[in-house]
Amino acid sequence: MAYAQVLSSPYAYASFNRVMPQGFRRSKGLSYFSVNSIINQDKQIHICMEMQRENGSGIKVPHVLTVAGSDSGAGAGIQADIKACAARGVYCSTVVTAVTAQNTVGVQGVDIVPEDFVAKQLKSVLADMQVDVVKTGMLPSIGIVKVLHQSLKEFPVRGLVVDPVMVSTSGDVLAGPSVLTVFREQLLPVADIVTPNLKEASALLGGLKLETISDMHAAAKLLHDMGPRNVLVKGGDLPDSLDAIDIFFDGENIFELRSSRIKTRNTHGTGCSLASCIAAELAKGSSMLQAVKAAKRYIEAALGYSRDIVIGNGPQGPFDHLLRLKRNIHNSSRQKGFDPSDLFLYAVTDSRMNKKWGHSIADAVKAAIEGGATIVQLREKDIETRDFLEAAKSCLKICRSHGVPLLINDRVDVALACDADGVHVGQSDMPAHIARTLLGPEKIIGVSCKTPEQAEQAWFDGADYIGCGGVYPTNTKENNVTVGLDGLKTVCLASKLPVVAIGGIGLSNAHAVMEINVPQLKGVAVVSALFDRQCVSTETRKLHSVLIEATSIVK
Ligand SMILES: Cc1ncc(COP(=O)(O)OP(=O)(O)O)c(N)n1
Ligand SMILES: Cc1nc(C(=O)O)sc1CCOP(=O)(O)O
Ligand SMILES: [Mg+2]
Repeated sequence: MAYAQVLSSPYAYASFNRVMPQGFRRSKGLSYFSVNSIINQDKQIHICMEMQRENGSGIKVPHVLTVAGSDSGAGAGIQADIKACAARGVYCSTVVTAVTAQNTVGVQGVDIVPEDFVAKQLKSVLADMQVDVVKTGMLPSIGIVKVLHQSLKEFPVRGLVVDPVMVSTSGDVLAGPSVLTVFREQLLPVADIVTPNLKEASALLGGLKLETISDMHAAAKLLHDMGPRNVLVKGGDLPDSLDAIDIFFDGENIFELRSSRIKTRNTHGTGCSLASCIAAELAKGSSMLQAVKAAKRYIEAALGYSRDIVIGNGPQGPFDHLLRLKRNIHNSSRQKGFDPSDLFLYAVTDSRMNKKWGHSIADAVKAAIEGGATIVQLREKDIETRDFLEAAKSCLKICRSHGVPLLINDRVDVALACDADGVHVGQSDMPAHIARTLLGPEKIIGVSCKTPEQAEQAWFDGADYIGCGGVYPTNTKENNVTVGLDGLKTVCLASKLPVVAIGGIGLSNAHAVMEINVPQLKGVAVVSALFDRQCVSTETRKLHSVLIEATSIVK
């Protein structure tokens, strides 16, 4: 069997990959394959094809192929692309165009992969692996751009995202001006989107000055004239801008897309990751505008999450694509502070109800704890800040003496001022990732969520738990949307965080709530069934018994 046939057959890829480290720079055709190994591969291929036929069609997963350079520091390039795709739930294969020796200080060396070997890698992947979208990064030679163009003609894909990488974050040149012409002539006309930063857009436009938002509008239109279906001009380097403003042009409409500018040194690889995320969203079936917006939100969340991590000594650190590095550190150090089983009987106060029954906040909290409340939230909507702070301090003393965490509803300032154990925020309150930054890693943060998407965002943002409701209609919160037991179960099953159910829950239905029996659901949060009562401790005790029975916990 000819070499080309071996490579274009399913499953040859795995065997081929094994010889990659040696063959990478020097491989010439068959030199690394013995005749025997080819015959064995041939047999293997046929066995695998038979197995595939017998097993039916299987599950097709969204697939991005990145054609880019390797970054030894793993902040940018191929490594960033793989991580960004993994974070977005998409498979990522790789064609390496160059190997760079690189860290947080800069680029110490570049070794360009010969174009015939880039062509081989392209064929290996494209001929076999059902790629949906190709994303390009560092294309360091004219030959490599031409080879890519030819491969895409031979093996068409659904989408092409072109990130015209020319200069690294540290200012090192990764693709010289000679590549620009072939870029303009061959790649841009077949691109679904091109994503230059200001310097790259300027270079593609022959050195045009880009200093203002209106310059960016003009650049997006001029670049669109070169053939790509969509253009995203990234304004991250725009001076004097509080937001990160990117200009998106689809040939008809122009959009100014804003996200907050995150102050951090850890921005190395944002361009590669943004383009990979766009490619990943396209591979999953998003429209272009949706994909671009999702990618911007993802980068904003990842930069916010990674703003204070320290990797390397240089000025440009990598960020944490998978939002896990800091979380693990926090989780291990915060375990003392937050135990998900604290959500079991979650008492949420209400100033109106306390007034109605003549209870002070502190008395009501004390009674709830005596009745078995395992965590308390002060939800005091109509109270002066100063009074709220005083009440919080008194309640904190009571809670601390019983080992019960005290959270503050909405008011991160009050939580900080009294050193409460944390906050609970809703979808229109302070974003959880900002609350996390303000409160630090040790405090508890809860977020109200009604959908799996909100639950995922809460996890991204570094929350500790989710409050999901309204499970039933409630008079305590105006115009509250009811999600029912089904909605609660859906959020619980999607959530990586522990969940407490809220809304209209009391003695009559707490059992049914706990009966949905999903591991994420840790308890119920209750306002009126505890506090709109004469004897708060008795009502809490009764609810505690119901919950114990429902979860069959033996005291
Ligand atoms: C445990 C718990 N879950 C949900 C909420 C509701 O928070 P939010 O949506 O911010 O509404 P308000 O409570 O602020 O009216 C909560 N407080 N606690
Ligand atoms: C504060 C609150 N949040 C809700 C949500 O759905 O997020 S429902 C709710 C009110 C819960 O009060 P009660 O126990 O009296 O029904
Ligand atoms: Mg709120």
